[in-house]
Amino acid sequence: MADTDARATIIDGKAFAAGLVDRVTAASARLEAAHGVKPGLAVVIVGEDPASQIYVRNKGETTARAGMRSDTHRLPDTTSQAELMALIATLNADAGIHGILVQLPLPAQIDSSAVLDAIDPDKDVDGFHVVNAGRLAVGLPGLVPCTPLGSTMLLKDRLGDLSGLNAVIVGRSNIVGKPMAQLLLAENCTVTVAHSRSRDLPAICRAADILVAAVGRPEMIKGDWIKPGATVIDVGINRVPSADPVKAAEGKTRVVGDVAFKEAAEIAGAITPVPGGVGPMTIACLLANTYTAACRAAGVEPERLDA
Ligand SMILES: NC(=O)C1=CN([C@@H]2O[C@H](COP(=O)(O)OP(=O)(O)OC[C@H]3O[C@@H](n4cnc5c(N)ncnc54)[C@H](OP(=O)(O)O)[C@@H]3O)[C@@H](O)[C@H]2O)C=CC1
Ligand SMILES: Nc1nc(=O)c2c([nH]1)NC[C@@H]1CN(c3ccc(C(=O)N[C@@H](CCC(=O)O)C(=O)O)cc3)C=[N+]21
Repeated sequence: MADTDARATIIDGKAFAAGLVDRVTAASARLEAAHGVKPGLAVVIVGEDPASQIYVRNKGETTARAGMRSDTHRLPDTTSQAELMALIATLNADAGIHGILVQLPLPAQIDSSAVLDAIDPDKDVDGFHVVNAGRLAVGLPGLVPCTPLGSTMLLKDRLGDLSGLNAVIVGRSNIVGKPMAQLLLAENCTVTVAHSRSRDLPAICRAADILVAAVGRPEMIKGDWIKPGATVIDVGINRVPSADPVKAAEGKTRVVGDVAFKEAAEIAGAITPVPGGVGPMTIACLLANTYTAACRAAGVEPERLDA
C-alpha cells in the first residue's frame, strides 16, 4: 500500500461475530452433553417499534441456530409496569431460563430502571443491573454489557495488549459509554469519556489511539478529528434517508454510524464499518453471556470464548 493512499484496515465485526457464535454453539453443546443444561434466553419486547422488532427477531434466530432455547415474549404497548414486573418474576423463577433481556426503549408508562433492576443479576445478560455495573466497576466477575464487551474483543484482536494506550469514548450512557470506559480502564488504557458538555471535542478525539464513538448522531465524528493510525470503533446505528434521492423520496433508509466513515478511513489505522462492525458483536456477546450465565447456574467453569 502506497503512503500517499493510506487506507484503514476495515475491522470485520461480522466475521469475528460469526466465529464467536460458532465457539458459543460448540461450548453450549458440550455443556448440554456433559451436564444436561441447555442455555435458555428470554427476550421481552413491549410495543411495536419496527427497529426493535427486527433486532429481537435477529436475536431469536441467532439464539436458536446456536442450539439454545429461545423464548420471545411480545407484550402490547399498553402493558402496565405491574404486568411487566410479574413476567420478570416468572422468568427469574424459571430454572430453564438463564438469560433475560428486556428490549429498550420501553413505553413511557414504564419505569425502565425499576424493570432492569427487577431482573435477577445472575440472569441479566445485558449487564444493565446496578449489581452488574458495580461488579464491573470494582473488578468482580459478573455479566458485562454486550456492546462494550464485543467492542473490547475487536480491539484486543486487532491491537493485542492495550496497556498505556489513550482511549477516548464519546458518549457516557449506562449501556455503552460508561461500561466501555470500565473495560478499557481494566485493560490499562488511559481513558477519557467525552459527552455533550465536553469542550473542543475534535481536540479530545485527536489525542486518541483508540476512539470509540457512541453518540447516536449520524457521521458526527469527522476525518480530521482522528489521529493518524488510530483504531476507531463506531458503535452508532443511525437510520438516515437513502443516498439516492429517488429512493429517499420513497421513504427508503440506510444505516450509518457516528463516524464519517469514508473520510475517517483515510486517516485511521483501522475502523469498524456500519453495518457489519459492532452490531453483530452485540448479538454474539448476548449468546456468550447466556452461555456464561448457564454455566454459572450449573456450577460449571465456562470455557474461554474470546479467541
Ligand atoms: N451497535 C450496537 O449494538 C448498539 C448501538 N447503539 C447505538 O449507539 C449510539 C449510542 O447509543 P446510547 O449510548 O444508547 O445513546 P444515548 O443517547 O443514551 O447516549 C448518547 C451519548 O452521546 C452524548 N452526546 C450526544 N450528542 C453529543 C454531542 N454533540 N457531542 C458529544 N457527545 C454527545 C450524550 O451526552 P450527554 O450525556 O451529555 O447527553 C450521551 O452521553 C446510538 O447510535 C445507538 O443506536 C446502542 C446500543 C447497541
Ligand atoms: N435491552 C437491550 N439490549 C440491547 O442490546 C439493545 C436494546 N435493548 N435496544 C436497542 C439496542 C440496539 N442494539 C443492536 C443490536 C444489534 C445490531 C445489529 O446487529 N446491527 C447490524 C445490522 C444493522 C442494520 O442493518 O440495521 C449491523 O450493525 O451490522 C444493532 C443494534 C441492541 N440494543
